[in-house]
Amino acid sequence: MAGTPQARIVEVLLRDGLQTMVYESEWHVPTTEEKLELIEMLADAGIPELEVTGFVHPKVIPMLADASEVVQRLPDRPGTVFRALVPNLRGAQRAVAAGCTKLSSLIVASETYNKKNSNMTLEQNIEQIRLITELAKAEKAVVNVSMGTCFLCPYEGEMPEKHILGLIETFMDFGVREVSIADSIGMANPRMVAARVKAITSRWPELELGMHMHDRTGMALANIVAALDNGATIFETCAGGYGGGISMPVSVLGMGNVPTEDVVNMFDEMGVSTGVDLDAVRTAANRTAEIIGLPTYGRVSKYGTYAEFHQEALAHIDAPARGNSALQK
Ligand SMILES: CC(C)(COP(=O)([O-])OP(=O)([O-])OC[C@H]1O[C@@H](n2cnc3c(N)ncnc32)[C@H](O)[C@@H]1OP(=O)([O-])[O-])[C@@H](O)C(=O)NCCC(=O)NCCSC(=O)C[C@@](C)(O)CC(=O)[O-]
Repeated sequence: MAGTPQARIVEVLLRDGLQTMVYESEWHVPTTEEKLELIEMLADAGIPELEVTGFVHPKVIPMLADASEVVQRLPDRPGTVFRALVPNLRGAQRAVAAGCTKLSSLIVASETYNKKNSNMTLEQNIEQIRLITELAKAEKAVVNVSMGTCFLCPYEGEMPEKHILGLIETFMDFGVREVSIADSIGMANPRMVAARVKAITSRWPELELGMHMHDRTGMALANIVAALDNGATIFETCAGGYGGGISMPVSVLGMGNVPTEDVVNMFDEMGVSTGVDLDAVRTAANRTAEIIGLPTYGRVSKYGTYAEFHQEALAHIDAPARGNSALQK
């Protein structure tokens, strides 16, 4: 696709998409070879940035225990950024030792949720992010912050804007210039998202703001448009729409991340350039489904694009609609 991408897609299948398998034992966890195959397919689809793993405690998320090997064996794609989630300094040290050059540091804005997620208070987690940024400066790595529950927390209710802005200010003081805010439970609404994004982008125009939307109540695409219209530029998505948090199973959490293919299709239809090849992403999502043994959630995988549906409809143009044929009897 020509032109400078207006929306940057960050693919999180290989980290967020796999982590909920801690609960879903009937899924097949991709082997390292299979992960590398998917990474290659997604990079070749033109996705500019992929979160390929997480340097978390291997006992907490065993699906990511091969993090170092995945990073060491990444395909040679000079135009693609490969990053890894790092929940603490230990994780960042492991990531850098494996050769990772972009570290996605983790925090959840809700004190209660953060403790469940990473066994740290917010204060302890903020200190870990400060240490990660220091390490990154020394190692010439880039750091972004991925922040959960920036809208609604299942335990603490609506997260106050002041609290979210205060956290972002702290990260800016550490030198971070990219922050992704998550609707971890997929229940925020477009007006809420628009107001929060505007509050952030109007205060820090220099910040690259990312959105990490889940889709429990089907509002993720609307939330993404609300965010785009208010200055967000990065959209974290998951081929096939898998994933979710580790603090509760998918059966409780509902649908996982917003599917990459649905977001790319929506942006294509809206004339927003992403540089991503939709067909190639659909192929990668289908291959993921085949590997893990669970159909994709992507609507565009099921129903096709408008152009495809239009062709199909033309083939039926002369067939009487059911209601009319009943009238003719
Ligand atoms: C954060 C920890 C590590 C704390 O785990 P902990 O047990 O509290 O860690 P600790 O600092 O007390 O250390 C205990 C032992 O673990 C080791 N250790 C310590 N850290 C590491 C590490 N990184 N890798 C490997 N080993 C580690 C450490 O070295 C020590 O070993 P020992 O000295 O006893 O032999 C753990 O709770 C953890 O791994 N949590 C996973 C967090 C996570 O990834 N959650 C899911 C992703 S969050 C998410 O999805 C949100 C997001 C971003 O997608 C947006 C959204 O939708 O909300």
